[in-house]
Amino acid sequence: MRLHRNLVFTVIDSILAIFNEGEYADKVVARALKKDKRWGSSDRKFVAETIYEIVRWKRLYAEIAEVKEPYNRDDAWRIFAVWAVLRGYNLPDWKYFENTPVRRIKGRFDELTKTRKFKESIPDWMDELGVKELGEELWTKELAAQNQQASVILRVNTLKTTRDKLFSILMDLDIETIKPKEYPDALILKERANVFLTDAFKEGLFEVQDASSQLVAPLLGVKPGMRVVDTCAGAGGKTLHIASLMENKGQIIAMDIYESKQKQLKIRAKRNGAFNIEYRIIEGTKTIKKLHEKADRVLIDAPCSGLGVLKRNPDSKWKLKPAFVEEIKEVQRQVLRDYSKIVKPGGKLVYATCSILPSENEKQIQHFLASEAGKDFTFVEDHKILAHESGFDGFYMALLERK
Ligand SMILES: C[S@@+](CC[C@H](N)C(=O)[O-])C[C@H]1O[C@@H](n2cnc3c(N)ncnc32)[C@H](O)[C@@H]1O
Repeated sequence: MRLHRNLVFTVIDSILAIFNEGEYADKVVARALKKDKRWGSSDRKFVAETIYEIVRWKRLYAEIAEVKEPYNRDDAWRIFAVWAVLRGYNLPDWKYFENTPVRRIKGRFDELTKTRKFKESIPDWMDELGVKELGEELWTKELAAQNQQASVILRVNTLKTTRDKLFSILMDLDIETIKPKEYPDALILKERANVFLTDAFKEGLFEVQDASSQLVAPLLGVKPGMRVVDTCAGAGGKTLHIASLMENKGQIIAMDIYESKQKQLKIRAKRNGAFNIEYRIIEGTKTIKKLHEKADRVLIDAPCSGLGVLKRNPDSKWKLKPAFVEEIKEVQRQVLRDYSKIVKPGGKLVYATCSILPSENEKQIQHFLASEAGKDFTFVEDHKILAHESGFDGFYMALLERK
């Protein structure tokens, strides 16, 4: 295994942008991959995976490298050297690697990985929160699973194709997939590939969506002809799934507080051939009041800490702050209280998060059911999905029915 100078330089620039400038890892990786058109797939893989690995293991590597934030360029090289040594690379004779203490790096790794917060590379507050909420045993297992690389999972757009047909189309492109039994619309890539470049994607035959997330729309029990309100639709991963389950019949109202996200949803809906979606930006209580008791089904895919999807967004470990987690819980209480009023008597509501914290999940549902707004609802079922049990993202979803 050889290290290539221009690839490593790109990694160094990228990790400095993520750690020091607060840029999002996915945006930085996307920019890095555009840097040199001559890079082949293994070069691109090296750049993307190395950046993500260094982001994922930042605390452990920085501790081994004995560097403190904000990192200067030399610090970034020392962190990179730790990564390279632990991955088994023979360091080339570049000036940046002069005096790299290879044996000491390995020794410190063995020592530090006896402690969970270093082993799993996580801030103290997050580790304490995880233990408090899930207990030592479950949190230790979950954290280890959240540090694995996430698989690429597709959701077949059944408005345009079937899973078997898409499976064959991708096979012809040498993209091998697996059809998981419990997730009827999902295809799991055997190896990572840039599926966004395929004609199948451009023609709207699939979207990229984790398997756990694909359980949310079916739980809502939508049928063609219904009126469904997706209150926190964002860029519409679940809206599009709902549209395909409704076979384009009936009405979906997709709402969010951000217009930028809705713009992305409009582009995706066009590509998907989903025509029964109406778009609304939530500008105040009026938008919601107009819809009181008007919907057969309401989805509240609430904003959350994202602690169930750390393997997809490892930089959240460093960007997330305890105060944000507290604030978002208040938003969750508000959206449950306000948006539940949209459900018709006899209609259904799904509350979902991509968090694994009971305080954002079942505790919010318990709080809602005990409140004035919740007294009209009965609890039907909920699903607490942990990454170490399912192999996919951590998620929560609860189904309630309005009396
Ligand atoms: C978990 S994300 C939604 C993901 C999306 N449903 C999907 O499947 O792709 C939560 C969304 O809630 C939106 N949001 C935050 N506060 C909100 C509020 N008070 N009312 C409605 N939406 C809100 C955010 O902009 C974000 O798009």
